[in-house]
Amino acid sequence: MITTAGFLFSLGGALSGVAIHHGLFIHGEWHHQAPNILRSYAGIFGCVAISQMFIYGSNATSILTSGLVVASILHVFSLIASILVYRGLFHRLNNANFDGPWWARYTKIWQIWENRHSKNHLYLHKLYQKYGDVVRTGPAEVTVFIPEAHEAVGGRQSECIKSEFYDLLWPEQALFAARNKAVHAKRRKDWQYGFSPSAIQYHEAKVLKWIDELDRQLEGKAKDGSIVDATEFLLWFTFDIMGDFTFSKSFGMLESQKWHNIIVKTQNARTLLGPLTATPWLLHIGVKLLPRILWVKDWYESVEWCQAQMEERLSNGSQPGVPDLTSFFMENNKGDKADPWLRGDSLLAILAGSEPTAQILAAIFHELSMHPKHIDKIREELSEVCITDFKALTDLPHLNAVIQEAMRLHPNLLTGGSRKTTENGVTIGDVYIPPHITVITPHYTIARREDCFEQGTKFIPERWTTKPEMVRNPKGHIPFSIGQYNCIGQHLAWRIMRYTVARIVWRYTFHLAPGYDGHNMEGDKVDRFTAFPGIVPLCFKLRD
Ligand code: HEM
Repeated sequence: MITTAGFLFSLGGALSGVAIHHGLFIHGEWHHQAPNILRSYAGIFGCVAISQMFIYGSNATSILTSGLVVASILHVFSLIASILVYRGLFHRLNNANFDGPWWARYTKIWQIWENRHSKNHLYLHKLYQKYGDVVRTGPAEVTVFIPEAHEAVGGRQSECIKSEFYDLLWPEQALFAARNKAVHAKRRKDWQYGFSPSAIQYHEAKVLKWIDELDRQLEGKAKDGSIVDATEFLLWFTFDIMGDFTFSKSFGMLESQKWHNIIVKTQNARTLLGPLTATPWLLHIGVKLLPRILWVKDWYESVEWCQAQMEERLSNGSQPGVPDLTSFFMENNKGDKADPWLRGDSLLAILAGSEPTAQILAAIFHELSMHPKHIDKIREELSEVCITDFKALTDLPHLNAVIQEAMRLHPNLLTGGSRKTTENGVTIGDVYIPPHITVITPHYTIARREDCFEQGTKFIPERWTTKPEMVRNPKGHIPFSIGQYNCIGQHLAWRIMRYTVARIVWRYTFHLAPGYDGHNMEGDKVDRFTAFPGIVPLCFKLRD
């Protein structure tokens, strides 16, 4: 028999769930508050449980049927029910009638399961094959495979902002994580000093020094005939460059032929991004509530390490022989160690510059080993020039076409780079996407579309030189992204890639190691916001 008080408690609990959904959670963004919300609920429910145990002792039935406990349970149920009903029947995206898996309109939690092996690019590709150009992939998310979507959501004219995912460092600040366009533009100006043409000249000297080191190590391997995992070698190489470029302190991995402890930790930490990129709120819960466990611990240690390096670099203040990125930041903020941007930006400089460049270089050597005729063509071009003459390398059609084609077929952002519409929504071709919707534009699938690139799944560098008709819609290929948030390091990246490919192709012959058929690089590739390739085991031999 329910008492009046019991009835009122139950009603209050149920109504409060609906009220908090419609009065609060439905408005604005809550993903970075997810840990606080969870903590608050746990705190309140803990207090309710303790108070009832105090009143009813060990009588479990009385505790569970007490007014406050029932009200709390009903609150949670009605909150969840209200969310599901709203999403199922009234969400602004429902009117657009985009096709997609049935669960997508209710939750993105199931995508974590689909992405448990960090293959979001393959999963979204399957959805494209099943549903077509526009797929609803979340309650407030669509995935658009139309090439023009890149420009519509990311171009200079676009009103769209970066999606919630970019708050992953919150409350830390970093250029990459600045979602407010004005704030981003201001910080980007500070970075721009470090990438001016004169600054790039300084960085180039360092790049050439590290290419010498790469060459020296490869020569050793070539002489003793050992197998080189190009992916690993190139990651060591680019992380060493980026340490030197950022703090004038390399990680020493190429020389020691060993992973630096902190780089292993950054790699571990990014394992979380594979399954959780699609659910930023869960990412925040994981990072904030489990700060000292497993990969999350590695994440904090990586951030702290970078911060310590930056502080050390700012403390000794002296200008290194060749200016590094910190020198350029110091010129702007007068070496203020308390500058909140430095912490996030130091990590960003190292990660953003190293992995993408290594990933593309690994893809290039994978493709060259699978298609050796391109090695011959590049060598033919190189026979006419000096391999350290950047201007000359820039003019070599086939060398540049090979790099361009590797970036197309093996993009660094496979599915990452999502944007969010503002109050005006966005129109892509004849598709209108309503306000405040996350838009994913998977580079992996778009760059392979047949209507963008003939034989789009094949490695054909000639499409960038002698067979331009094989490029049907160049809008499908934006390796460095476009608009305000595009890659600030792209000129540096081109230098690193041209010099490295030229040097190795000129000095060595190489082929896939016996026992490997070349499937590892693509087959074991994971999508952790950026692509992380599988191994590329190669045998090198010095050329005569
Ligand atoms: C082949 C190598 C590279 C590729 C393919 C690449 C690609 C990209 C892409 C696609 C973005 C946009 C990311 C987004 O929208 O979420 C980006 C941003 C960025 N990249 Fe690169 N990148 C490369 C090399 C580099 C290098 C060498 C640096 C030097 C430090 C660098 C620094 C950055 C930074 C700082 C950003 C954030 C820019 C901003 O938010 O304003 N990248 N990169």
